[in-house]
Order: sequence, then C-alpha cells, then structure tokens
Amino acid sequence: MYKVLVSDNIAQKGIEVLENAGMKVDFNPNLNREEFLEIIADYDGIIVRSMTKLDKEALTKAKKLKVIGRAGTGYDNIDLEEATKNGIFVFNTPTGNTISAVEHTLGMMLSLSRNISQANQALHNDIWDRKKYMGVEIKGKTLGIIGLGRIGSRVAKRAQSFGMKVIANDPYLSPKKAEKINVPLLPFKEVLKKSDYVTLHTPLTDETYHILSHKEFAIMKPGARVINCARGQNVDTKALAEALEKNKIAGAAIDVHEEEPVKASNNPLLKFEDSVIMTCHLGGTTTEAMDNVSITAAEEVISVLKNNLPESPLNIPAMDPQDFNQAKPYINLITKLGNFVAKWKGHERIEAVEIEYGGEVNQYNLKPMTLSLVKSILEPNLDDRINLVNAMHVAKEREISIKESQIQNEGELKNIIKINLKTEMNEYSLAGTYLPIGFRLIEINGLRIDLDLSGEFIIVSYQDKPGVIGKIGSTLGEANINIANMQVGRKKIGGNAIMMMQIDSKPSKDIMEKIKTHLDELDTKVKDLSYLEI
Ligand SMILES: NC(=O)C1=CN([C@@H]2O[C@H](COP(=O)(O)OP(=O)(O)OC[C@H]3O[C@@H](n4cnc5c(N)ncnc54)[C@H](O)[C@@H]3O)[C@@H](O)[C@H]2O)C=CC1
Ligand SMILES: O=C(O)CCC(=O)C(=O)O
Repeated sequence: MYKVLVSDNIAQKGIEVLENAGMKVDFNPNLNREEFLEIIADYDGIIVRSMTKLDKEALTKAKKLKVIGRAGTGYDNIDLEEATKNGIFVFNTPTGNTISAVEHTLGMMLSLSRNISQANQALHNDIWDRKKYMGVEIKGKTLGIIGLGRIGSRVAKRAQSFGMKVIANDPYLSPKKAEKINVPLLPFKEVLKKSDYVTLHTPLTDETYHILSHKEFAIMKPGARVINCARGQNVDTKALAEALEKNKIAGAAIDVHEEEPVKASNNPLLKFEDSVIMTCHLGGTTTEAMDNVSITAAEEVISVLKNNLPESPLNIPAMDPQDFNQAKPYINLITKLGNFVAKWKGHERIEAVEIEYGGEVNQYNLKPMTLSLVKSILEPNLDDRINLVNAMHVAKEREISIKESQIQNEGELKNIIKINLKTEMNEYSLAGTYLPIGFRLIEINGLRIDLDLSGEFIIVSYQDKPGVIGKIGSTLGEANINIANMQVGRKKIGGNAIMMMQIDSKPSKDIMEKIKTHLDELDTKVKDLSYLEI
C-alpha cells in the first residue's frame, strides 16, 4: 500500500480521493521542519501547497518518494533539479486556482482604490470619516501587468471591462497572443513609467526576484499603486516601504510576502495603515479553488503511482493526454527496441546513442519517446532508481551522448524508429516499426529482417562460412528447442554475417556453450553470440 503525506492544508475532498484509491494518507499540516524531516523517508508520495519546503535536504532524506504533487500553481518551494536527479516526478495543478487569484487581484485593486479595507477597519473602531477614505476611480487609468500568463491575461480582460487601459510586459509571451487579448507588450521600464497601477503575475525565478526594487520604484509614475498577488520575493519589501514613506508610491495591495507568515517584527509595510492593504496569501484560497487543486493533486498522485504520466509535469516534457495515448504505441515500440539492444550489448559500457524517427511518429512530441529509450537501455545495468524523470540526468552523468533526429519515411512503412548504440567495444543498430498486428523488428546491424519484436532470440554475428546454419539448427534440435523463425544476412560472400533466430524456449548455458564450440570448430570468428528474451 502506498503512503502519501499531505503536509499543507488542502481540501478534504482530495484526501478522500486518495483514501478511496487505497492509499494510506497522513494529513499532517502542522509538522515543524524537524518533525517533517524525520518522517519524509516513509512516503511514496507527498502533496504540498506553498508552505512545505521541499529543498535538497528534504529530498535527500526522501528515499522512497516517487511523486510530489503541488496543489496549486507556484512551485518555488520545490527544488526541481534535486527532485529530477532523484527520479521524483513533480507536477502542479496550475489551472485550479487561476480564477481565484484573478478575482483576488481585482478585489485588491478596487479595495486599494476605494480604501474599502481601511474604511471598514475604521468603522469597526467606531470612526465615520468620509473625507479621509475618499477614493480614486480605476476607469481611464493605466494598468501595467508584469507577466501576462494564465492569471495576468485574465486580470487584463476584467480590467479592460472596467474601462482601464491595459499594457503589459512579458518577454516570454508571443506578441500574437497579447494582440489577441488587445494588450500591447512593452519593455519593462516603459510599463513602469506609464502605469497608474502595476500588478505582478510572474512566477518567482532568479529573474523575477525583487523585480520591483529601489530602481524600479524610482522610475514609476509618482502616485502609482502596486499590487502583488504573485510571490512575496518578487517585491523588495524594504524598497517598497521607502517608496511609500517618500510618497513616491501612493499605495500597495499585497497578498504575498517575503516572509510568511507576516508578523509585526518581519514586515515594514504593516505601519502603513492608510496606504497598504494586506492579505495573508489568500489569492488561491476559495472553496472552489481549494477543491479543484486538492482533487486534481490527489488524482495525479494516484496516476503517477500507477506508472502513468502526470498531466502537468514540471520535470518531464508535458504531453497532451490525447497525444500521449496516440503516441503510446511508439513509446512502447521504442521501449521494446531499448530492451532489446540493452540485453544484446550486455555489460558493455554505452558511449553514444543515436535515434532516428521516421514517418508518422514525427507527428508527436518525441521527447517522451527518447526518454523511454534512455530509461530502457540504462535500466538493466543500474541498481539506482531510473525513470523518465532522471533518465537524461543519469545519461549525462555517465557521459553518454544522446542524439535524436528526424528522417524521411522509408518505402512502404508508415513509421520507423532506428537506434544506433555505440559501446566502448561495439556498435549495435536496429530498427522497428509499429503495425496494427504488433511491433516488428525490421533491421539489425544493417540486415533487413521482419520478426515479431517479442519472444526469445539468438543473435550470432560471425564470418560467413558454410555449415553455420546447420550446426546451430542441429544443436538446438538435439536440445528440443524449436526455431520459430530465422533470418540470415551478409554484406558479401565470406564477409561479416548476422543470424537472427526466434526460438520457442530458452536454451541453457550449456547449449549456448555448445553452439559456441561448434562455431569455433568451423573457425567462423564469432563476434557475438547472444540469447535475449524480450
Ligand atoms: N497569491 C496566490 O495565492 C497565488 C499566486 N500565484 C502565483 O502567480 C504566478 C503566476 O501564475 P500563472 O499566471 O498561472 O502562471 P503562468 O505561467 O501562466 O504565467 C506567468 C507569466 O509570467 C511570465 N514571466 C516569466 N518571467 C517573467 C519576467 N521576468 N518578466 C515578465 N514576465 C515573466 C511568463 O512568460 C508567463 O506568461 C504563479 O507562479 C504563482 O507564483 C498563483 C496562484 C495563486
Ligand atoms: O498554494 C498556496 O499556498 C496558495 C496558492 C499559490 O500561491 C499558488 O498556487 O501558487
């Protein structure tokens, strides 16, 4: 039974989904760091929001962990690189709380403009002051959006409907997409200079850390207002406090904070009672969003533990589930080719792998196929955990070069995958195709063949000589091993030859030895004699 730790507050519905799937769930959002580090080694899966830090220290202890589900959008609390090295799938649920964050942003902007929060606070303290809490309209003002993604673009649409002029900065967004929603993309500084309101909707990255600091506040329009419902570290809190102090910035609405939870001792914004409104990281906290992210995270954890790929992976290439289902036969084909070549090359150290994709297969995202191949060829010789997440990392660590290319379709075949594998001693090549009747091996070391890509095989590379087929056939016959199919090829008479046999049962070590002895007696310079079961 898989064990899943839920270490942040998520909606009960997700926990029920996990339990109904037979998982043992520990819902424990109140662990301190020491307690958390003590127990993390016990779990196969974990669901977190933004409070649990899954850094290198935690992930090093998480020896059994296979999947990290982020019930929410931002994943700056998770060390993706370390998770990838350790072969841990990481996913988020990025659409579940988008609307929540959008509506919170709009709420913050309106509240900031109309002093709703301050006036409410005053009334609760028995103060009626209509003059002090006079507001400003947002209609006709310019809203500058930094980060025009899921949340930013929806904030734009709603702000436009309020009659605001919306401009944005997003270096990673195609101008066409921005054009579609009628938002001009401008350089960062220009957005700052032109905006009456600046709202942040970027993830927290090295680039966006303190994206608003002294320099930026200095170039902003005097009297501008700032809204941050993205991540606390996007804004340099001390610099914002200074800008407010100097009245350069008229006000700020802040949902996310450099240090959470906020305390009077760690946040200089708390003293700006009249110009700063703050919420306790509530952007994604609505009943609807909490249900969405909790249920999706639970379903995805179950799916990954059942060996499926998550829908919003953060450390493997994302693939549309429909595309994934259609590409599955090719993923299975390449995995079979990988198993085949891995067994064929035995214990030889791999130096390079080249993959050529031809025909229909090129309609799909090739990355999951390449990852499946790398996993299948490295798996048999590694004790370490290897999966699609860390396959490339392990290959790189072992200095194995991986190249993929697309080729023209060959002859009648609708699809083909070719693999060339170079070890320290030999080169191996093979090709396969997927047909409705199954997976076919169609080429081996340059020899055209046509064999079902499953079952038991004997492969012999030797120097062409009369008598070889007879010797092997009679040795297998004597051992009561039936040859189901056999193909032989050579470049020229007496040259390098290869024989591929599909057999109905496994030959013992003695039989393989006997075949070797007979071939040596014929002086056929055997380069390779292998038995493989696929
Ligand atoms: N307050 C809360 O409770 C919530 C906060 N969030 C935060 O909001 C962030 C954004 O969420 P989504 O819109 O769903 O993500 P998204 O990935 O759809 O959009 C982010 C946008 O930021 C842009 N971007 C990245 N680096 C940039 C840079 N240096 N300058 C300008 N733009 C840049 C990206 O190109 C992208 O278009 C999340 O990463 C999360 O940190 C999300 C949900 C709730
Ligand atoms: O998950 C959370 O703690 C709040 C929502 C959020 O910040 C996010 O989804 O990025």
